[in-house]
Amino acid sequence: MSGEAKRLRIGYALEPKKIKSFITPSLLTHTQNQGIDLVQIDPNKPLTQPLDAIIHKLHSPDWDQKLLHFSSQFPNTLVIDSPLAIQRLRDRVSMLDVVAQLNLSPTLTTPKQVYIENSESLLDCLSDVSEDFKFPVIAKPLVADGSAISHNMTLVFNRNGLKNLQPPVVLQDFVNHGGVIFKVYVVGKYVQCVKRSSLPDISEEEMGNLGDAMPFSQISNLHSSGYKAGVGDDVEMPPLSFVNQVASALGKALNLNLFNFDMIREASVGHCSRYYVIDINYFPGYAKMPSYESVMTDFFKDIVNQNSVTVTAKGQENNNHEVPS
Ligand SMILES: O=P(O)(O)O[C@@H]1[C@@H](OP(=O)(O)O)[C@H](OP(=O)(O)O)[C@H](O)[C@H](OP(=O)(O)O)[C@H]1OP(=O)(O)O
Ligand SMILES: Nc1ncnc2c1ncn2[C@@H]1O[C@H](COP(=O)(O)OP(=O)(O)O)[C@@H](O)[C@H]1O
Ligand SMILES: [Mg+2]
Ligand SMILES: [Mg+2]
Repeated sequence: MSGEAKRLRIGYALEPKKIKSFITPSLLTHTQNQGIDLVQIDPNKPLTQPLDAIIHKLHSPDWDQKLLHFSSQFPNTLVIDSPLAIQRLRDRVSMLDVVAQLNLSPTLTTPKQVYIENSESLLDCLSDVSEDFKFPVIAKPLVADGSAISHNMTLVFNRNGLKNLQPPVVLQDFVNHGGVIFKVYVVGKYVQCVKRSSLPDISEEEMGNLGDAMPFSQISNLHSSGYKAGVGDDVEMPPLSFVNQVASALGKALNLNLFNFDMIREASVGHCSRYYVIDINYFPGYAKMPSYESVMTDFFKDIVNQNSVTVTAKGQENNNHEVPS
């Protein structure tokens, strides 16, 4: 045998739109130069090829089943990440439940939210709105399954505005946060926080002039850079140590390597900052993250190398080879 290192084969199973945005020529150049071949997986064909690892984001139960079956047949292939762990992020209730387990309250919490399962619970909620709700609230579809409608939000300013909602939805307290969100990208142990434009603050006086409800969608993606020039330039980033602490704790609690989370900082709560996690996304748009090519390439090398010494954990459901420390 020559001393040449074996090339790594990483399979990817992604939607066509995601392949276009993520598997870019620059990512391919980086990976190839580092001895990694990215191999496209056709989710409609049986998985038979030997691979070192698989990365994936496909929203179908069929795919999850196929992957679980494949794992049992090929226990030496790492599956990044476990379908069961990803499942938790497809529901906007279970997605945020995990934040309470981190025990970082009161510095880190989630906005109060109520789940409206069907039109009956919507009616109940309309008749009992006095104490539980402080408007404005944001109505979010329960499911976060990658469909366009899963991003259709409604800002609700009064009781009338609840009437046209289409359950199942969650009603979440709107938190004034200075019009800027912090998006924290996690790739295994790597963490990067960026600022994005968000909804502006809403004052009590303004609320009266805004009508009953206002629909919106993917506000932080409205500008090509994801960040409206000028807005929030003077906004201080959260402390790096805090961002790393939250990212690491979330990665462990969720048992996931590839995700991002949206965090906002409440405007005016005295001297102490209070942060809210409002959204967690599996395998987000990493190509928007500066230097994503080298971050991903390093991640692929790390998982496989680390894996080569933790043979017993290979291919097991719920394993996590790159738990942020
Ligand atoms: O398409 P992109 O690059 O905007 O990425 C989307 C993410 O944007 P972000 O990286 O957070 O700015 C986006 O994040 P948000 O939910 O908008 O915060 C989602 O992760 C979206 O996936 P899905 O539609 O929920 O399955 C992501 O969409 P997919 O690329 O997975 O289709
Ligand atoms: N509780 C909240 N308070 C204030 N703004 C919010 C809140 N929840 C969401 N937003 C705003 O709405 C946007 C979309 O909500 P999010 O839960 O992130 O849905 P999506 O999955 O479509 O990104 C956020 O990026 C943020 O600008
Ligand atoms: Mg979001
Ligand atoms: Mg989301």
